[in-house]
Amino acid sequence: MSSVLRRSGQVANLSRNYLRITSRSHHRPRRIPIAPRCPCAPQSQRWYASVQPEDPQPPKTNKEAKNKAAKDNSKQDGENADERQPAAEPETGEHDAAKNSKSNMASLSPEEEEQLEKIVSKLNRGIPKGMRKVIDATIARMKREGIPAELKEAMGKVDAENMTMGDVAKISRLITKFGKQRTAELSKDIFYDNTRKDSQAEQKSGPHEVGPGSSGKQGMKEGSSDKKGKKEGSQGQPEFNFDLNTFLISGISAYMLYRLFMPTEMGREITWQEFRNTFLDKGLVEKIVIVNGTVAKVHLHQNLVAQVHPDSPAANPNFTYRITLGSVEAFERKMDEAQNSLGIPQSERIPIAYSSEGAWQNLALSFGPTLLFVGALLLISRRAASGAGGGQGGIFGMGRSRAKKFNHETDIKVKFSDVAGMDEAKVEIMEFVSFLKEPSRFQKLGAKIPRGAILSGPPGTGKTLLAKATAGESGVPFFSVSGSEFVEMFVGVGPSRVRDLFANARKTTPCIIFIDEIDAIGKSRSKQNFGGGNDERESTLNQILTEMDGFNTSEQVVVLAGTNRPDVLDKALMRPGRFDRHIAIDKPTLEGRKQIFGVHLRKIVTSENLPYLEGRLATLTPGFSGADIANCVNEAALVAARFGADSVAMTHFEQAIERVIVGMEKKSLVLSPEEKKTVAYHEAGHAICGWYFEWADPLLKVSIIPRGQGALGYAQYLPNGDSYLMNVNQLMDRMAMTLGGRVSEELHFDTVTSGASDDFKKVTLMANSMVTKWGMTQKVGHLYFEDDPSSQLHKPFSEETAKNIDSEVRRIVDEAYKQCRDLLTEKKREVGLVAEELLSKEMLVRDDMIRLLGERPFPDKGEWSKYFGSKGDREGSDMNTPKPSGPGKKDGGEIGDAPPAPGTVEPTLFKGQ
Ligand SMILES: Nc1ncnc2c1ncn2[C@@H]1O[C@H](COP(=O)(O)OP(=O)(O)OP(=O)(O)O)[C@@H](O)[C@H]1O
Repeated sequence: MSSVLRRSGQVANLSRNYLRITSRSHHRPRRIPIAPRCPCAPQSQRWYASVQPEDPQPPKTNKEAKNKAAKDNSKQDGENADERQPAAEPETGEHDAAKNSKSNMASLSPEEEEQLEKIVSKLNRGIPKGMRKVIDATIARMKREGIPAELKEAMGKVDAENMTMGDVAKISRLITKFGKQRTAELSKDIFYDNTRKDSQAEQKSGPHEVGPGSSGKQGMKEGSSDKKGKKEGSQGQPEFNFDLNTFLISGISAYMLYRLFMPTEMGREITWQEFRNTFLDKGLVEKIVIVNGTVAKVHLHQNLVAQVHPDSPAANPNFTYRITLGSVEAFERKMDEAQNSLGIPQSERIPIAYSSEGAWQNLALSFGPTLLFVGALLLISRRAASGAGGGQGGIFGMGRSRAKKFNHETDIKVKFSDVAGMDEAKVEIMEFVSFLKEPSRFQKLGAKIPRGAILSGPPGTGKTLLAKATAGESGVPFFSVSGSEFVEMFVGVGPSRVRDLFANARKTTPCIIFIDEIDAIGKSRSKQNFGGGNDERESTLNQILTEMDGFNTSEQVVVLAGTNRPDVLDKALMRPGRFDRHIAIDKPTLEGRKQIFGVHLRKIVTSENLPYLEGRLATLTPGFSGADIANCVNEAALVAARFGADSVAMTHFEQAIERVIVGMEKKSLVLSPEEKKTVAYHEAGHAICGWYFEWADPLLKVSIIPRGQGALGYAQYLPNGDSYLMNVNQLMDRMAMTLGGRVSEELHFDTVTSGASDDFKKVTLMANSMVTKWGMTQKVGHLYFEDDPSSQLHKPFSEETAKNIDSEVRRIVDEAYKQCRDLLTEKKREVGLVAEELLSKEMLVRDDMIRLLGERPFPDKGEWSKYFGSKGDREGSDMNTPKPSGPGKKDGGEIGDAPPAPGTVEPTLFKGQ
């Protein structure tokens, strides 16, 4: 009923707007007069709303609306006056119509359909498209099912071209009525419509399409609510996912908030006198509740209090006054006395009740934290105890071994052929393989098989790889664990993990256990911390020793361990019967590097001649470990990919090596022309020395492109193969060459720069070693003095020896300086030539030097001439020596990193430096 009233009000409203717009149309010629909106639209939005339909408006409002509509209608011309009635009419008819709708339906002829469409197109003008859809869906349904007879009759009477306001209102009402009866079907029609997307987009612009004034606002509201309805409709029934956690958290938070802002009980502490004077004497007390024998809660007659003290908080039903009691008896006595004195008869005395409220809460509050603390302690100690004792890992698996097990059939693909350049180590470890494969061969001769081996050597030399290959070759499972994984903060966990590891290993014999970085637990016990040492680590080590002792010879468990620091290991680990083999794996030799390059080059695409490539790259990379080589090859492939190459070429490898040695190019670092000139002359000084000193290493490349690791320029030399020994001549030439940068600066500029400090450091170290370690001076003699920082306070030599060392070091450096200065003074022109060429090209290679200076006056030796000789014996390779780059160009495309100090980088280190 009320909705009908409201709708009639809306119809009136719309009619008024319609009239106002059309009547003003001559004032606003550009605005197109719009037709009033169909009142079924606001109705339709409620059909799909997710919220409950609003309560019917109070009849007062509807009446007002009705009156207003009547008032508005009265303003209209006489033509509309006749039509006013139907707009307010369907107050009762709607329900009946719903009931009888089926029987009252009439089918449409094609002409009637056309007529209906015309009328609807009129109705649709000026309303959002979202709403039009509702109307269109209603009309579509009408065409299918027929229309109410009443509507058909009304349609027959109107002229679609010249509809009056009354016609519009009447037809709108009838369409609405029909639509309401078909709510569910309509929602389907509309919201499963494929054109939903379009409709949504247009609904956004809906408010702009509707007319001005109230209908515009209405349109906006309807648009949004229609959208909401649509969203829900497209999802069907809203999903309700029950998540216990969320439920609990929200519940607790809501309860806490509720308790925070809405305390269940408010109250105030009062004294006996206050109680008596304010409440008892005035007869306001209803009853008293004594809680836990300590507090008396005073309950008042709320209605009386509200009358006597309307502003008092006691008028609030949840408010209580409290009196703290000394003793319950005393309180009762006082109450009796007070009521006696007030003359209250026994039958009307104030009742006193007793309760023990909040006992649980109080208990939980007072003992809760303690219980929690004790619980946590118990938990931790249980974890530790189970870790230490059970060997089963305990409830949290603390004591369980963290070793990774690699299955020999599927996981271990590494074979000895993948491990290159360590033939001796392979021979030693091969014995373990034979033992694991055919134990009987050894056992029948009474031989005891070594329990384990320690593989020691610098990082990246292939210790883990060798251990894996051993497992791969012998076809047994492989347990890999790092020493640090035994170390935990809980006492007893380390030994427990060791036990667990060995227990697992015994279950899958034959197998190999590999403990990487064994120094984490196997450090010499005497070298451990002062003051008691580290018991946990010690007991872990002891457990390993015990487990290894416990093996019997038939248990085919081999323990391999890797370390970079064999010197710190406990002697007990190394004794026979435990790790009886000690296999040292050093950085690969030239031949080893070739083989390692061979292994890794197999995996990448290159069209280079492989033997030549391996040899050349191995020559270029003295001091590289296996891991460095693997990295270099991978880096070269990345460089090639960056340049979009089809295969990895020599230049890509050279860039990768350069990058590994001297870091990335620093493109962001731009030197001033003066600085660049200084760097060029500095590097030219080094290059000329390298060219003309017989024992210096041949120059490979000189560059003034700033690179990472603090180099503004660098000169790259290659030693003649792997040099393990150096004589005095070589040392002096090398020192003189190292000083070449500074000397060149002195000869070509008025002042010198800070760029040579790294050169001085190298020279000083070399000279110092010559004096104190290598016995190369007569004055100090054949003595060796350790540069142990701990002996700084107590020098192992006398004052006089110290003076002699100083003077000898100085003499050697001065000699090298003189040697260098003499050469560069003589070759001043050549230095200038090289420096200017460097300034224009930024990088020079050996061929450039030959072009500028002629052939080096000393013959090249060994591998060097094979791979880098100027004639270039390429053994079938079409590669030339590295091509000089054009000015400002660089082969690599790397970006720089740290700000450098000027100086040279000599990447090739010689032994002993
Ligand atoms: N001799 C080698 N032959 C082939 N590849 C090698 C060789 N040595 C090292 N590599 C490469 O270097 C990688 C790292 O080697 P690995 O992990 O075995 O070194 P590591 O000596 O155990 O190092 P760390 O001491 O740091 O543990 C290997 O995966 C492999 O690609």
